[in-house]
Amino acid sequence: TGSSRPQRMLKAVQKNATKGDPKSVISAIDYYCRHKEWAMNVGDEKGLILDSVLTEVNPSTALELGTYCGYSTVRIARLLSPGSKLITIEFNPAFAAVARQIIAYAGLQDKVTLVEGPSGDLIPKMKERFGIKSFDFVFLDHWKDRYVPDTKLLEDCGLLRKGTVLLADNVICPGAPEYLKYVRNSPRYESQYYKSNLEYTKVEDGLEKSVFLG
Ligand SMILES: Nc1ncnc2c1ncn2CCOCCNC(=O)c1cc(-c2ccc(F)cc2)cc(O)c1O
Ligand SMILES: [Mg+2]
Repeated sequence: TGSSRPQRMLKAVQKNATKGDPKSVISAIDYYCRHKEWAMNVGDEKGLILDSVLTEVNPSTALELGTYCGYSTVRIARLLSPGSKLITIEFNPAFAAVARQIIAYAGLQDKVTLVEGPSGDLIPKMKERFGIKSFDFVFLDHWKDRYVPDTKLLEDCGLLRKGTVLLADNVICPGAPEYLKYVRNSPRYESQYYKSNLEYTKVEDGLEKSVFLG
């Protein structure tokens, strides 16, 4: 059988990026997805918003739901201070296999723990397995109908603290309407919408930043 889109993306990174240089890995993926074949990375435009929120939060512990090929994992991990950790959860083993190689190519494997499995099963195990007290930052980019149940699960497992920042991708396209209702109507969150575009297109999309108030 032929290669998959993630495998072709990995080939493009190995061909066009410099080992150990996260910026070149990000550029190689963006070039490939803009000019060769589209893929569901957060992308360069929404990526700049992700970068600015991350720089503002400067998290010691960060969680990503939905690794895919590791593009946003690399974007996040490259900005983490020494000693900070990023845990990323991916459901699809084929995606996870490519992501591990892209994260390693960027030289960021020591900052990232990639865990395979459904977020709903793994979130309750975060404390015992990884010694996490709470997360400073959460990037939601997995199944859009999992955003609400997993946010509630993070609350119930005591994994959010006063000031934890949640940043959700795709709140317009494909859309996460229940999530927007949840965080915008809850007294426990202070939310802000960052208007942007769906990766590599002119279609509207955006990121929702929500601060947990405790
Ligand atoms: N740990 C976990 N637990 C449960 N489930 C999990 C999981 N880890 C992964 N999954 C499975 C879902 O992973 C991929 C989720 N992402 C998207 O679906 C996505 C889709 C588009 C898109 C597609 C087509 C269009 F036309 C327009 C837009 C754009 C995006 O930016 C997207 O992020
Ligand atoms: Mg996305």
